[in-house]
Amino acid sequence: MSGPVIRARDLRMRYGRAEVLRGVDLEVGAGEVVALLGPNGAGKTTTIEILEGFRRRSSGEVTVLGTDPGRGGDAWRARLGIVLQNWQDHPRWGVRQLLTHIAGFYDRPRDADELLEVMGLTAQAGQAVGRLSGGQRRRLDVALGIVGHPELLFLDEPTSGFDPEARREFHALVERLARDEGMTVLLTTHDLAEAERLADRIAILVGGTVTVCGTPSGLASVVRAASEVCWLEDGVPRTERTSDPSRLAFELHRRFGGPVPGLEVRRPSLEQSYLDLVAGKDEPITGRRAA
Ligand SMILES: Nc1ncnc2c1ncn2[C@@H]1O[C@H](COP(=O)(O)OP(=O)(O)OP(=O)(O)O)[C@@H](O)[C@H]1O
Repeated sequence: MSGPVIRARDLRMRYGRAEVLRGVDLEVGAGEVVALLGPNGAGKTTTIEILEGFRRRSSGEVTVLGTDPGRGGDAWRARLGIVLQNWQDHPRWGVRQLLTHIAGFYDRPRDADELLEVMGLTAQAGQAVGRLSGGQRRRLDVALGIVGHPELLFLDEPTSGFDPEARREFHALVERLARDEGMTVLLTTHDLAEAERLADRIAILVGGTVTVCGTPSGLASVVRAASEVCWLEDGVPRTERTSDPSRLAFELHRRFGGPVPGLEVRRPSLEQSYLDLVAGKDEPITGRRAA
């Protein structure tokens, strides 16, 4: 298809008197992996549910695979893969039984056993869904989301409850789906490292709008918080926060007439920068775009 796979313009959502989304703009191109980040309650799930057609928006223009999600029919829905948070249905079904059953709704499903193998669930194939561990349950959720060969995959906090190995395998799987199958992926996560690893672009939702959107490296330069420059002055530790640490270091060097005692520059991690960005923000910031 031509044009973006997801396009939202001035998307707004109100629950009663609370306006959760205050004009979200978002575009996701074919084959892109985009991570939606934001603090608890920012509206990530709400946004994803609107895009999936599960929730009616208050206003704004939205198209997903060229269709308004509010009007998407079965054929449109079959092109989406959806991994929700906390899917708790079918506890008595067997793992393979449930996957095969759901696969039956699609025209060209993946092979259930191959998928169980990929998701590391072969040993649990005959087990009841309700007896899986949290991480195994989550892996089954992902398997259910991709069994129908979707063009567009929505992943709402897909790796919560995964152990480090399952997380690594899942990351490799998403990379494979995007690279080899050209699948478009929109995921929400609280894990900045996960977003950096998987996403072509990261969108940060805070104050009801997408405050910053860009490549992980572009984002790092836009969001990067102030560095700390530390040194000793007459034996007393001094610290100054600055966005231009080399300039301050140069000035100190000139002032001291040579090497600065105890000079140290501490650059914040991307995670610290992100936390600084979202801390206490309930009003949208505008005009910030990363490359
Ligand atoms: N059905 C609903 N009725 C009323 N308020 C709701 C409803 N669903 C969500 N909210 C509120 O909307 C806000 C956004 O919720 P949402 O679940 O979209 O945020 P989120 O970014 O996904 O959060 P989290 O990171 O905690 O999953 C929250 O304040 C939440 O309480």
